[in-house]
Amino acid sequence: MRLHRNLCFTVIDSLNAIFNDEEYAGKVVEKALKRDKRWGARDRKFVAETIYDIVRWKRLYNEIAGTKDHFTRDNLWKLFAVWAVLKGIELPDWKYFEGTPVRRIKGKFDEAQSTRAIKESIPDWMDEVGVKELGEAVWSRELTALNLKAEVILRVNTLKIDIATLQKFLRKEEIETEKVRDNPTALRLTERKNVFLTDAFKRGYFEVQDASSQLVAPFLQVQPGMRVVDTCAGAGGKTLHLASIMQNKGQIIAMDIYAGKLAQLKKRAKRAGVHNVDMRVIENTKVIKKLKDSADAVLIDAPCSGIGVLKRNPDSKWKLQPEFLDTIRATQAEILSSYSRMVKKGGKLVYATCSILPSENQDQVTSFLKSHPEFKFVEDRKILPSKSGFDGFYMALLEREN
Ligand SMILES: C[S@@+](CC[C@H](N)C(=O)[O-])C[C@H]1O[C@@H](n2cnc3c(N)ncnc32)[C@H](O)[C@@H]1O
Repeated sequence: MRLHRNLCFTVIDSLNAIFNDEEYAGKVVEKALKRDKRWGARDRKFVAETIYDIVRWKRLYNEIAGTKDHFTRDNLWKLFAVWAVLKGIELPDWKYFEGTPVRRIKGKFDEAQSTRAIKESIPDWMDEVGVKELGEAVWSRELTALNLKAEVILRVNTLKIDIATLQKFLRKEEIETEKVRDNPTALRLTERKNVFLTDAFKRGYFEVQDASSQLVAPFLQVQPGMRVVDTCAGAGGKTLHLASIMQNKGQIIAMDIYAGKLAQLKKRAKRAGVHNVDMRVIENTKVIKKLKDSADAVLIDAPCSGIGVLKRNPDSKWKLQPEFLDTIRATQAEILSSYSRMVKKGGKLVYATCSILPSENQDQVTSFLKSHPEFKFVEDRKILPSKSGFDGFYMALLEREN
């Protein structure tokens, strides 16, 4: 592979924005890809993948390059050089690469393999939490899986099209997909492409949603005609899925504490042809009290550490702080206790997170059940990235008995 100057400069500028200006990698990549209209698919792929690779392997490359967490532009070029050498890419004779110690880089990479937190490129505190909660063997396996590149998965919008017809439609737009085992709504892209530019997307035929995330809405066992509350709806990935399972019949009340996220949901719902969703911003507890004992089904897709989706958001390894874990666990417990009041007798409740830590998952459910005897545990699913090949998720189904 030959390195092109303008592409490499874009990578360095983007890393500067992520590491020094605390910008979100996803947003930075989106901006970077708009930088030059003449770039072809290969150039865009290089820019996006290289940025994500260096973000993912920041700690490992930082140790190898000896840059000591100082991300000056010179040091960013050093990280880039480590990336290129480890990929077996020949460095051009640009001033930034002068004196790059190619053999030492390879030697240091071998040395790094003996310390898990460096080898898998995560902060020490996160490694300690993972070992404490999951044990060495499981945590090591999951970390390796979480460092793989995330695939692009689509969810067919069955309100508008069936999966086989969507595949044919996308093929005409030069997007090849394949079905995902045990997941009737999911399609995997065989090659990464910008699916948001397709006609199929504009027509609302699909949403981009990981295969594990697609298991949550069906887990709530909703039926057309029900009253369903999606309490932490965000931009509505799962709300839209619930609507399509309910065939647009009944009522979904989508809530979140951020009006901006619900505004995105509104746009997405329009494109998806979803018209049974009411949106409510949670400004105080009144919204919840009004719906007491009234819902056939409640989904709590709780805010969490996101440790199950590091593959998709590698920069959150560096943004997450140990104190946040304590705060978020308290929020989860509070949300469970407060929002469960909306479930009516005989109604269902799903508590879900995109974390693989028991303290955010089964431990929360166990402690909730202790103080809420009116609910019974039905079943739960712990989806581990190493086993599923997709994001890490947890979901528990509870039922209100009296
Ligand atoms: C995991 S995300 C939801 C993702 C969304 N359900 C989807 O499928 O696209 C968690 C959401 O909870 C929201 N949130 C955080 N604290 C909350 C609270 N106390 N009550 C309700 N929502 C909250 C966040 O704004 C965020 O949108």
